[in-house]
Amino acid sequence: MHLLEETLLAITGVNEENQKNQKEYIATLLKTPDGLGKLEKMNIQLSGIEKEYRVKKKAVVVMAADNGVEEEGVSASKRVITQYVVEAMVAGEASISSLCKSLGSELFVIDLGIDSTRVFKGAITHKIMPTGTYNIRKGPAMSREQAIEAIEVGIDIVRELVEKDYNLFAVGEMGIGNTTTSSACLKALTNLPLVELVGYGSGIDERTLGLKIAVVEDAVRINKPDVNDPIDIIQKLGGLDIAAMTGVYLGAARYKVPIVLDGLISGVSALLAYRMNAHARDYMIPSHISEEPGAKWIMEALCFNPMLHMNMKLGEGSGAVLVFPLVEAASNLTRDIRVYPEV
Ligand SMILES: Cc1cc2ncn([C@H]3O[C@H](COP(=O)(O)O)[C@@H](O)[C@H]3O)c2cc1C
Ligand SMILES: O=C(O)c1cccnc1
Repeated sequence: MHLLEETLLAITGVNEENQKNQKEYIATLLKTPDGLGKLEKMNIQLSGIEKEYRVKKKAVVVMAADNGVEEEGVSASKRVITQYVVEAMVAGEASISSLCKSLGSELFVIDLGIDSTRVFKGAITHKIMPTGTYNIRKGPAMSREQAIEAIEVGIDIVRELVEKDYNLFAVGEMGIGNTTTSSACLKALTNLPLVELVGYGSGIDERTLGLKIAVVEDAVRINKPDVNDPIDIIQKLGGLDIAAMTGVYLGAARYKVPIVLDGLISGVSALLAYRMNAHARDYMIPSHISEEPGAKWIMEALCFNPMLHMNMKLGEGSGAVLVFPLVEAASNLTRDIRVYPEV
């Protein structure tokens, strides 16, 4: 059996009995009812994932790959920027590296198809397409086999890291053009009007936004994805990064560890994972709301209420990692707070 198939069968929901007991216990603590709001909800969620959950090691997993659709001029940046940023990430000099350093997280960067023959020292190489995906305006991004292979890379990295005691994950990406691929996937997933889903990405102007909308429209029309088959959506409209991040969410659910969502692209992968197995959502924690318009609809579709409003629009996992201290605080609540005395 394929690793993906096996994983989808192995995913189960969280322990509802533990959650019920935890909820009752929180109600006995010396504080106002629901006084700690979302922290209490998170504490209950974590207790369903693992009875005495405590953060051990934290990992941000960044999936990096180039996107064929970049040749349509949909990004403010050239495709070579993918390699420059990945190089900075592994050197500890990218935005996500700085945030990981501040927040005590390890960063793992995976090259699934950066358009370069270079080996990025410090990154994990899992090249599925050596120059990145094909242009989705002209046909499918990749084959179904390649989509599955990329998803399985994501599942596998979680397995490897869980074996090394990592038990809090965030997932991010790097790949010029990936706000176009993720908007196309989101169109297939939601069928909302494109003006609600396509945004300025890494900083395009108004005229390019019009082109980007037309490209997404063409990509969906030409590829005709089966909207009920997330793998078909990924294969035709996605990127290798989107596929691999979907696998990370599935892996987190399979190995029962919490995983924090980031912005638009990471959110699209979360929605794809949820559509493959609804229990995957039980292990997800929202973080911030990206400025990309599609992010709002992802949160709606997943019934998530993000915690942070930071005006961020970067990706890389930069919004997700900011929530790690909140997860740690939430996990410790019932260990530390005194119960209400009899009065
Ligand atoms: C220097 C730089 C660093 C980045 N870090 C993340 N992204 C983000 O921007 C890209 C998506 O935007 P678009 O679809 O418009 O190309 C992705 O690589 C995403 O990770 C960056 C983009 C740039 C330019
Ligand atoms: O929300 C995101 O993930 C995002 C937004 C802009 C550029 N890159 C990523």
